[in-house]
Amino acid sequence: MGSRSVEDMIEALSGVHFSGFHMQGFESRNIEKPTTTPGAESVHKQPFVIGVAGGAASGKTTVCDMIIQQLHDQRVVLVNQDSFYHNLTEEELAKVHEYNFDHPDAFDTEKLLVSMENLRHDQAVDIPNYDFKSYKNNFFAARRVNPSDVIILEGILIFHDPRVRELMNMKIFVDSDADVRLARRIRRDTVEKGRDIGAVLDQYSKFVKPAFDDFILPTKKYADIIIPRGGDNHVAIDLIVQHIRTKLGQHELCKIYPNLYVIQSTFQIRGMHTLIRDSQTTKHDFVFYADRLIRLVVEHGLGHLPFTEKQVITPTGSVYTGVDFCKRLCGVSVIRSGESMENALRACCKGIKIGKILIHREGDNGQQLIYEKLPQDISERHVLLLDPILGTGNSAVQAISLLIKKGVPESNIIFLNLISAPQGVHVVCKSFPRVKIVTSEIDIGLNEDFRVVPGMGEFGDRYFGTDDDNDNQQVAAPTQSSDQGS
Ligand SMILES: Nc1ncnc2c1ncn2[C@@H]1O[C@H](COP(=O)(O)OP(=O)(O)O)[C@@H](O)[C@H]1O
Ligand SMILES: Nc1ccn([C@@H]2O[C@H](COP(=O)(O)O)[C@@H](O)[C@H]2O)c(=O)n1
Ligand SMILES: [Mg+2]
Repeated sequence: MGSRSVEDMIEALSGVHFSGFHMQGFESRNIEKPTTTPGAESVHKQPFVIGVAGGAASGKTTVCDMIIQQLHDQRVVLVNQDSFYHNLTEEELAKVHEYNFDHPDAFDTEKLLVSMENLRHDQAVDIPNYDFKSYKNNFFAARRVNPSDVIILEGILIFHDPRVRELMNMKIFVDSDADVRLARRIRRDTVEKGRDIGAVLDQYSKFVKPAFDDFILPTKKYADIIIPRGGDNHVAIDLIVQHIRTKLGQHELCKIYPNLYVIQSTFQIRGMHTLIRDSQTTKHDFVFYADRLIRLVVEHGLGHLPFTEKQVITPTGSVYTGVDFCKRLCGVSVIRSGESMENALRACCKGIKIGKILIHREGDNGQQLIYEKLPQDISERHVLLLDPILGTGNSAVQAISLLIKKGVPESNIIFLNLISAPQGVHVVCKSFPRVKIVTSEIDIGLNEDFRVVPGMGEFGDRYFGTDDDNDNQQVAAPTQSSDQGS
């Protein structure tokens, strides 16, 4: 390590201020928002935001309560859109039966956005308590909501404003029949709110039903998940909770970039990484374990390709409904280390075409495209871009830009690598938000030579046996591969 600290170098590279950064354990909650570099985004830990919309009395609150209950080992907070109802003027209060509580203008969305922004930046907020009986939002009896791992935003029109939708990592629409909603509403408004049934029905036909048709139902299309039967649908709620748990267990960067996929770590995967990162590992073992890891990443990447349903007849004469692989695909390896991934791709995709790109590094940041040989019809194919290490992201940007220039849609590119540095992830994900990155581990950062740390050294040299120390390593190395029996 030279005279500059790793923190300094990473700051200089990414414009992000890394405060309390420790080599031993990369804790992204220690990383602060940049104060000097405009436009630079922080690696601040972002909460997982779930939006829950649906008609009034569809079961939104019930579903949220069930999710919160099941996520008992996570810090979860519920923010209700009701808390952002505008307070009524004296005049509106006097004619409250003519007030439309189901119109988007009934809510102070600006205030909701400010509260969400604060929560997302680790600041506690006071959320007013809405009283349905007095029609008042009581700021004095506000509820203190602390920053959490999961924020659930619930309300009839929570998908209406695109700025609010943007905040959400997952959108759920609770879909209950209109008659069920009306029946529940009558019971709730008469029993809990002490309202007169005639007034409830009037409000329903005058405001609630038209607003559902005009403003709420049209937002159903934004939902990632639609839950029929609300809280009765235990299967849907279990699946949602499972998904949230998986997301929370992932690397922090996955919460920021939905196009980043880190394959789930197991002891096998950690073990293989331990071997290929060990400077004493022989070339033979390095290749063996790198190949195993590459195969996993390739298989995972293929899982992101589109597929079509296909039915076949089994030898028992039965119908099996399966899927057909996407056939319009090709690989593109970044010479030289990307070529190490070609065999795994060929082993998974029989006869796949593989193009090549050579990018020459000039100094620290300059990259120059030297050579390209790509399939003629590449623009009609899904492309698996192969490069085992994502460091600064400069050559990845060059390679992806070339593919896009050749007519490949951004969303048709899957970038496969073994190890990524956060800096490279930021650069690629920000420049190409529709390119998917599939990686097996995310490292701490880059050193003064812009090499990934802890990393594994020059991948190409170690894989192809062109590193200087190779002969010595052959002698000194342990023999883990035979211990594994594989
Ligand atoms: N699956 C269900 N079965 C019976 N009653 C339900 C069910 N889900 C919700 N309710 C009741 O219906 C009313 C509305 O449910 P709630 O979850 O508050 O809906 P929302 O938040 O969408 O208005 C509540 O009184 C609740 O107790
Ligand atoms: N003072 C108020 C405010 C709102 N409403 C109704 O509440 C419904 C939204 O709440 P949910 O829990 O059902 O999502 C909405 O339909 C409003 O009409 C009200 O009756 N009185
Ligand atoms: Mg509710």
